[in-house]
Amino acid sequence: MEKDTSFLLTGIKFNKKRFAGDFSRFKKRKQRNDDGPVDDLSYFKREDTEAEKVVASVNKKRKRKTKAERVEGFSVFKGSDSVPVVTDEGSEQEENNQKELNRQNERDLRLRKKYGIHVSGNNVPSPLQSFAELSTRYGCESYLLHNLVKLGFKEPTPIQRQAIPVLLSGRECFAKAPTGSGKTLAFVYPMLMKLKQPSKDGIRAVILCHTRELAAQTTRECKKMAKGSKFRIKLMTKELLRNTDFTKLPCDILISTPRRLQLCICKKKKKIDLSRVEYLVLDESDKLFERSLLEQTDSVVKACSNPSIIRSLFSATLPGFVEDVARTVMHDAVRVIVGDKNAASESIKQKLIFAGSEEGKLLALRQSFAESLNPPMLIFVQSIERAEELYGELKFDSIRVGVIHSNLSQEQRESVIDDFRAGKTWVLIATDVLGRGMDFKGVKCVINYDFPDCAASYIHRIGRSGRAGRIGEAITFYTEHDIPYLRNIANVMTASGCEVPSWLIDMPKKKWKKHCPRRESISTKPKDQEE
Ligand SMILES: Nc1ncnc2c1ncn2[C@@H]1O[C@H](COP(=O)(O)OP(=O)(O)OP(=O)(O)O)[C@@H](O)[C@H]1O
Repeated sequence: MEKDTSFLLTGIKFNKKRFAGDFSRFKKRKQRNDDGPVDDLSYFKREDTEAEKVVASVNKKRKRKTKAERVEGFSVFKGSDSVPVVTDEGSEQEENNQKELNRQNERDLRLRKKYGIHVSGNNVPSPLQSFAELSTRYGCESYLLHNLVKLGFKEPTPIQRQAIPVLLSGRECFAKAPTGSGKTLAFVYPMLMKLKQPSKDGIRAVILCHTRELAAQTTRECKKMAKGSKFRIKLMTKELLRNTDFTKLPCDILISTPRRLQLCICKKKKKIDLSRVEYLVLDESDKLFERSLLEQTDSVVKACSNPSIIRSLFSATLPGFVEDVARTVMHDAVRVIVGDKNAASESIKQKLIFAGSEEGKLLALRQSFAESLNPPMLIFVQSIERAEELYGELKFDSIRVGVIHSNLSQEQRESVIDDFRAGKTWVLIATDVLGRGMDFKGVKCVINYDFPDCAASYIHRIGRSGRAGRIGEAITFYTEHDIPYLRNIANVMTASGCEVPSWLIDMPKKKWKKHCPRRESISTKPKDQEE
């Protein structure tokens, strides 16, 4: 790490040149639209109107006007949905355009309200009514629409409706949307659309993920979405890190953890050049900004020094400190929030179970398996040691159990994940290493064997079930140790639309800072037989 102060914490001066490119990009876009829509559009609901074309042209003017007026600095909270008045007295055309613009704004508001989308920022682009608009409004390549069809996606999710147009219009974005609501596509699609085609100019896009597992999953998803193109999409693996001359790496899109990318940046020879990166995504951004990853994330953000870069932050939780960091780093960003800020996904049924003691938890778990085992299932514990202990207890029960934590080798971790995805493992015991971002499609139930250490961790853990609108179930065991923090979970439950008993709501609030109490070891052996 270089000696100068943290980039993320001090902010950056931006080169105004970045705006000069906008007009020419608009021109190119228009030409692409003239090529006509792609064959796939009939698959999507098409709701474009002539009026929207007028609006697009007004927006174009409006955009030019406001860009010229804009001052340097982060202005996410300024002027929310306000529309600058375009006055040109005597011009009937302008007046009609203004009326159409107002109608469009009303349509945008209605659409946002319908999908629970809240935005702040200057001149926020209209949300998508359908995927068809990717072609009609933005001239999306037909292979990308074919890929949506192949993936079976018919309608954009709320976050996709709003974040995609924001990013396509060249704006930086920080977004919060529930777990399992398609944030990956919301940042990958505009990235593929903006990069247009492969180039030999070096790395043009970087996606940072907090774990190797998530980086591997995002690489796979990205490749699926880019199928049919020649983009070179690379995952930063241990081998790549060790054996690559990064000055010669053929790569358009690089996906990595901050740690590995920082090592490439700090290499003495053949180090990586990120100065041409046009597009940087910080997925699970609040995690990336936590103390343990901040320095590494910081060096990556700093190394991506292209003044025209578009950065975006995505997560299912957006604490105040992330907004503060975003304020220092991003320029004229749009903030997109889907749903309630402190809520979990509404498709998850959440339950709290008082287990009394550690022994009580194991009994309750076995009892619930005996009543109904509904695999695949994830069980979260608070430490590596406890993950191994619980695995030791359950491995002889006939429930095909696996365990994953950060003390396993990369190969072991990959094999555990593969077995779980393939259905060879029914119940996977995990530490928080799997708590965020992982998309195991069929997970029906998550058990918090150990109470989570903070509200964000609760929201992400239980969000491994109930993905893409499916129904999920989350059971959280608590003991005497955890009672002071129950109220915090109750708040999340209420915000997510779950029924919560009134005694829970009446409990006093307690500031929840990394609640990780010492717990008795997980064992059914009598105490005198323990080693
Ligand atoms: N438009 C869509 N229609 C249907 N399914 C979709 C759509 N977009 C994404 N999905 C699916 O939804 C699931 C969840 O997507 P994704 O992993 O991107 O969620 P996420 O919001 O990033 O969740 P998390 O916060 O847990 O990381 C994936 O299986 C993905 O394939």
